[in-house]
Amino acid sequence: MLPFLRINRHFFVRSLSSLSFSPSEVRPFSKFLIHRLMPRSGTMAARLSTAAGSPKLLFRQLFEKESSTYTYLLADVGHPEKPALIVDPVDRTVDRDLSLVKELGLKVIYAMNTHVHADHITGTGLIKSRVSGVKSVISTASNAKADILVEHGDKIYFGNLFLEVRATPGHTLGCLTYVTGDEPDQPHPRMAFTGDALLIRGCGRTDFQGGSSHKLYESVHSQIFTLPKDTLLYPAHDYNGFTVSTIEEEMLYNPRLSKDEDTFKTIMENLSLPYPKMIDAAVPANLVCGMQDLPAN
Ligand SMILES: N[C@@H](CCC(=O)N[C@@H](CSS)C(=O)NCC(=O)O)C(=O)O
Repeated sequence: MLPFLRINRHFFVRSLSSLSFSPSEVRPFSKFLIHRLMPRSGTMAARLSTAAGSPKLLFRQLFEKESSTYTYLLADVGHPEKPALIVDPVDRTVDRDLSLVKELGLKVIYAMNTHVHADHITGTGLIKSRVSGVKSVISTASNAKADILVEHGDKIYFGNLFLEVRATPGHTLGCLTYVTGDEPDQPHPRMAFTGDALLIRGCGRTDFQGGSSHKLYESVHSQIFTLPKDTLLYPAHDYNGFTVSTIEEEMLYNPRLSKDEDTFKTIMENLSLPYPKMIDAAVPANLVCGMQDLPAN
């Protein structure tokens, strides 16, 4: 059975492995205090060490060509343990991704998904089976099983860097956008990992898995287009060879989301896309974060 942990709301997950403390000692916004990973029972479950020093982002965009999926590797290489996370890994490219992780001397702590994908099987389960201690992360709203279920407003720390969780439903009910932190020691410009909510000059379809063009329009306009205009946009897919965009570019040139909501809805109703070839295998597998054929670790 998977250990269900969740990242505690409103606290920074930044733990000191060498210190002990009680929950009442947790001081949010302290440079050296915690982040608590709490199981549903409410007792302390996991602590990750932190270190003084400046965070330094290592960032890699990795492509899986059969599903045109982007996987993102982020690490704090300013931290002695080089803690890393992987966003939207694909099962077919886990070997490649883990070779890179090994070469770079990174320690993967989280394998995260922006949502329950319908077109490929997540690599999360394989990563967990090959690297001890890795925790799977997905949204509570996805109704999927994972080690850590996150919600809007949570912060996910890796070393002294963090990702902010923004709920961006519409492509699926549980879609998230992960955004790099808004603090002076965090990367500038900010980076938004939008999953399938916002694609470069496009967006995720809204015709299955609880999709709603109304919700997607709201999500993008309230949670993504409100980010600083120079924020770099990294989607989960690109079918046209693009790799990155910015919020400003998409606000101006996105042929769907730069329009008013009624026009957007009409566009989405007329996409006429065939269902993804792998949908029947991918959705059930991704609802358990790729752990369907694997022992939980
Ligand atoms: N042909 C592909 C699936 C293509 C597809 O439907 N992509 C999705 C994201 S993955 S569920 C999508 O939202 N596309 C939006 C668009 O405008 O293309 C396959 O068979 O896997």
